[in-house]
Amino acid sequence: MTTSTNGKFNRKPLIAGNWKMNMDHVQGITLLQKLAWTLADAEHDYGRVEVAVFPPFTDLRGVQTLTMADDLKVRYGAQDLSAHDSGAYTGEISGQFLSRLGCEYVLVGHSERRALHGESNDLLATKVAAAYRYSITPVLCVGEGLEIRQAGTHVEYTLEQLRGSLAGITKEQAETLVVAYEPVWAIGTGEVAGPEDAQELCAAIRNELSSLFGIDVASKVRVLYGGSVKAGNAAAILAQRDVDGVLVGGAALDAAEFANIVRFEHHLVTD
Ligand SMILES: O=C[C@H](O)COP(=O)(O)O
Repeated sequence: MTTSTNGKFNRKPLIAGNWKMNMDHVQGITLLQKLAWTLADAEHDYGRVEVAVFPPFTDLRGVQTLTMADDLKVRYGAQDLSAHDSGAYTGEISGQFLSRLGCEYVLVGHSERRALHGESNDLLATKVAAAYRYSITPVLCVGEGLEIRQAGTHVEYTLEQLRGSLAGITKEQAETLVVAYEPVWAIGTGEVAGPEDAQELCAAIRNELSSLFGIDVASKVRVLYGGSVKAGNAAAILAQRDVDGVLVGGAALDAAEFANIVRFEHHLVTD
């Protein structure tokens, strides 16, 4: 039997904001403070809906200091990590450093890393393993480009990314995983996948995890949708049975807009 956390979901929704290469360390603190104040004013219940932000590396120390000083309930993570623990890897950031900075999550395999930095599924599997070595929860990103979508092979393509990027992880690790389905054609374009498209892929990912690792499909594994999510479309996407949260880019840079996404339950049409 699963525990219902909010009446509509068996898994606690996660609303995650990826700031990408925006917000220097001063701007980042201001944005986080605004977000925390907005959610406090709205009496947001973090026990029902989890909130996490993914600032640039250079913001993380400030985010940690603010979070500890003000006892914020917003979680945070990094946008990438090295597959290595330490050594001659100029420019890379170890999971150990992220753990010391209080990161609970790390994005792995965002499409911008895959496309702009040539990150392969094989490399990403080593990054997932690195995250687990330091008890950081990976948020593994998968999703197809426009050509694959138009060819109609998006489900198989996305599941192949999933299998390749998770090679070698254990069932216990898989049970704590977060996966973000982000169709590349919907990222930063204003083109949002329809709620049914999001549901189709999130369900396929959950079923694949179930057969790969023998995990109960209704387990704690959370599958998010990402791609042009805004306050105006979030509720319909999050109402889908297998969508456990959203990974937000552009709209996460505006505290009021992001807070409205976090408060999506207030826009849900009740059954
Ligand atoms: O990580 C976030 C995704 O890339 C979505 O970005 P977007 O909301 O700006 O489309």
